[in-house]
Amino acid sequence: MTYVKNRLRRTMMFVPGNNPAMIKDAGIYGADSIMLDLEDSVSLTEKDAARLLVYEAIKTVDFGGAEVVVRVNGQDTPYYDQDVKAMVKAGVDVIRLPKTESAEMIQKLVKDIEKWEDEFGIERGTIGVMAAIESAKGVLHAPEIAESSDLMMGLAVSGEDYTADMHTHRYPDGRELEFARNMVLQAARAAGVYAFDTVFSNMKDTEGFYRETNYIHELGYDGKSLVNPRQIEMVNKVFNPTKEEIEDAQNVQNAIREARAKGSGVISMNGKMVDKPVVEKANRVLETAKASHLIDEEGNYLGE
Ligand SMILES: CC(=O)SCCNC(=O)CCNC(=O)[C@H](O)C(C)(C)COP(=O)(O)OP(=O)(O)OC[C@H]1O[C@@H](n2cnc3c(N)ncnc32)[C@H](O)[C@@H]1OP(=O)(O)O
Ligand SMILES: O=C([O-])CC(=O)C(=O)O
Ligand SMILES: [Mg+2]
Repeated sequence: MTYVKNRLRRTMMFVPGNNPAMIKDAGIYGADSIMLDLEDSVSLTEKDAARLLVYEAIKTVDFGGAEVVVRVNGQDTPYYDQDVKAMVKAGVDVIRLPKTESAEMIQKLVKDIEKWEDEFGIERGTIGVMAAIESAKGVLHAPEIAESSDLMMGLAVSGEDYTADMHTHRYPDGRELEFARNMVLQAARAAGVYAFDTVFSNMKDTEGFYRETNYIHELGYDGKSLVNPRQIEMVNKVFNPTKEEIEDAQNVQNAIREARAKGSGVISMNGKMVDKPVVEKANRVLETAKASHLIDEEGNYLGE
């Protein structure tokens, strides 16, 4: 396995690192990224066993082509060093650092990864890193964190710990996360890295989950951290372009091609102006459609 900078990352599903049954089947649900967790879903008494289990799983389990991410324990814990060492040796794709509050924390992680890569004779640069932003300090430092390393894959907002730090709770309308969501997204976009929204933990509230997913998609997020395989389909539904959106994007590309042939950078399509930013957005829709296998290389629709 090797870290790939650009790929589809709509769904990043947490899997508790101490649960062999969930780990074994995690690849069958079609998540873009599987995030094996050594941190908060694992009790203190199971930290060492979980690390060993996740190490073996990375080496032996078929995750069905999903990217494999491991959330290690934080740098202020006695587990962090052993976690990073074991995950480098196992050949994980990406390490997610929880409770990231500064660029230096990511730079330390990268140095630690390099130290173990050298020790195990692994080529440098084959493991990506990502930062979970879970506190006021982390949010305020998000721009430097996003720029802290060439190996930075993305930033994730972590709403549960963040709302605890902010002396609030999570509420259905999400106002308490507004600043963090916008700040993290701006920081990620400015640095050219991915942005992931936080988990939604009320499995019974499917309407609330849809509303939140739709909202963060409209903001411009790339994907969402998930806690349950039942959430994958909904996120894909929201993030995948519809047949109409795909056709519209193809029409935009055709219209601008025609305009450019006539020496113009702007044209009207069904009463709407088509110019460079509209074309950029259309291109992105078609890239996503291709990556999600909704169209083939020639642009033919493959969906149902
Ligand atoms: C704030 C934070 O840090 S959040 C991140 C840490 N938390 C986690 O990692 C929690 C991950 N999620 C879970 O443990 C579970 O989904 C729970 C506890 C939330 C809900 O559990 P359940 O009610 O049993 O889930 P559900 O009934 O939907 O499970 C259906 C199937 O999916 C499996 N499954 C559920 N969640 C996961 C998961 N995250 N990864 C892999 N498989 C899963 C179950 O094992 C079950 O499989 P089976 O049908 O073969 O028995
Ligand atoms: O990253 C997430 O969304 C889960 C998490 O740790 C948090 O919310 O504190
Ligand atoms: Mg957390």
